[in-house]
Amino acid sequence: MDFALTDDQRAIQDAARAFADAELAPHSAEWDETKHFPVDVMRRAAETGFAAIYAGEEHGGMALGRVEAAVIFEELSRGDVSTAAFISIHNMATWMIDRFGSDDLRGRYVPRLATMELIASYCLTEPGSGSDAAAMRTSATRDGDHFVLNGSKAFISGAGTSDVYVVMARTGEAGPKGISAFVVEKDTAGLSFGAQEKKMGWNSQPTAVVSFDDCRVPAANLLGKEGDGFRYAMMGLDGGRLNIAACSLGGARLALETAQAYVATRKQFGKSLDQFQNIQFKLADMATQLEAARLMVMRGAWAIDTSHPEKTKWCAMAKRLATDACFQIADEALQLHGGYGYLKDYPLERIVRDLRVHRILEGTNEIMRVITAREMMRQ
Ligand SMILES: CC(C)(COP(=O)(O)OP(=O)(O)OC[C@H]1O[C@@H](n2cnc3c(N)ncnc32)[C@H](O)[C@@H]1OP(=O)(O)O)[C@@H](O)C(=O)NCCC(=O)NCCSC(=O)C1=CCCCC1
Repeated sequence: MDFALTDDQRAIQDAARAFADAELAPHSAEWDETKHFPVDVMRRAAETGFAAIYAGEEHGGMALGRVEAAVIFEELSRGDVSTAAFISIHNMATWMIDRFGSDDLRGRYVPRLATMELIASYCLTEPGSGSDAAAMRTSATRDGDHFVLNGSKAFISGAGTSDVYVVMARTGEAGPKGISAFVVEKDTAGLSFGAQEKKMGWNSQPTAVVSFDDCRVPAANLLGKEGDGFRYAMMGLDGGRLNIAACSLGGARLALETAQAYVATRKQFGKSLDQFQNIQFKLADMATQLEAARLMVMRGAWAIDTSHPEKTKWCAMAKRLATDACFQIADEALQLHGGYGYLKDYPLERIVRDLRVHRILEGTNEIMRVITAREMMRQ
């Protein structure tokens, strides 16, 4: 067992850190404040390969695995959680097209997704179906060489700006076996977007409802086999959940570093705060929690890369543990700053707001427990 990153992985980590330091961190507060979606900056991230991490090199991807993705998203999110998280969603949608699309679909979309000339969104959740994703009602009815989509998707990151939407819709029977996955282009007639949601965090990316009103999509835009869309969506989420967990690691790491620097200089009762054992114990616990979370994320990533039979369980465990632990680390870092932690002059309140949603999206942490328990009982 080797816990060290390889030289190549270290080089990728350095590149992601350099990009985050130069292009994300300096703007993070402003993008949060102004709700700016930094498409140009994400396109520069794509130049380093971060927009198509898993796609094959023949289509402009980096052909890397989940371990490398976890390394990249921890570094990017240390610069800006919200923007890093959007890049992870773009990667999840791109992976689905690259993994399940026909040669024609892959050739048509993946090279342009790799440069982020095209931006991609993932559309599973509906106003009436969140945790019970297989209860979705959006329908896709075959009509000649098209499918006609009707319904709506909720909480869609990138809605209105993204060019390409990977949409799960019902083509058959009730339940998971009647669901298929499609690529829908933004300018398709019948596709529309709701007002931008006003959110607690994740403010550098837009979120809105996506609606389909007799939206005709070429049958050639079906991903893989009809009826397999739910399985594809879940496989996408196995990796997506890990990347969200990795984004939590980056945010928590910045929070911990900021808190450690603060308590070293802040003096109360005649000495700096880090001279109090109570503060040292807090820092030690935060660092330990962060390490434990990272180990879980890395094992989940390794499990996907090696097609390990327990990968779904380990990804669910890692997402649950890492997003809970990292939120607590960020909250504790805010507490260590006292009243200053509550001010926007410091990054803590933003990190807390950004990390809060990681416990809800890409499957709530309650659903992660459902998946973990089911897999335990199945094995
Ligand atoms: C886990 C869950 C509750 C389970 O569902 P059921 O019981 O209906 O389905 P069940 O009987 O478990 O399964 C059906 C078939 O599917 C296969 N499969 C499942 N997982 C996987 C997997 N991981 N890999 C491969 N196959 C899988 C399963 O084997 C079965 O096929 P089979 O019968 O065996 O032939 C599922 O619904 C879920 O997870 N909800 C959370 C949704 C949820 O996570 N949203 C998040 C939406 S995205 C989001 O929040 C975003 C936010 C920000 C932007 C990006 C997106």
